[in-house]
Amino acid sequence: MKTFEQLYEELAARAAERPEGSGTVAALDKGVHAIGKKLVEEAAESWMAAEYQSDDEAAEEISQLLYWAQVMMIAKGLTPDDVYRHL
Ligand SMILES: N=c1c2ncn([C@@H]3O[C@H](COP(=O)(O)OP(=O)(O)OP(=O)(O)O)[C@@H](O)[C@H]3O)c2ncn1[C@@H]1O[C@H](COP(=O)(O)O)[C@@H](O)[C@H]1O
Repeated sequence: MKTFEQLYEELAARAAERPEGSGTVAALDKGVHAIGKKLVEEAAESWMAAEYQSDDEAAEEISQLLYWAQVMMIAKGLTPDDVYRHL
């Protein structure tokens, strides 16, 4: 289990170190357009799970949505503080 900040640190390290086999590195290499499609896909899956699946399945889809939001943040060079300023 990890927090939003811990996941962000992990993904930022992946982007910097580019380890072999990292899905995050592959996603970053595809760029903002492809990352945006995954973000929208996970948003839709979160909505569908919330309406029609279990609470645990909805939580899992939402975790994937947060992951893709963080991949987009890293692709754009945005930190959690850049986002928190708007909350
Ligand atoms: N938390 C996540 C995470 N959530 C979602 N995803 C990705 O988002 C996809 C969403 O799954 P779906 O079931 O919706 O889609 P799918 O059809 O199975 O996947 P695709 O074929 O569309 O890629 C997953 O296949 C992963 O590619 C994640 N990928 C990685 N992480 C964590 O990110 C960290 C870094 O991962 P790597 O960069 O791969 O080392 C690790 O701690 C991972 O646990």
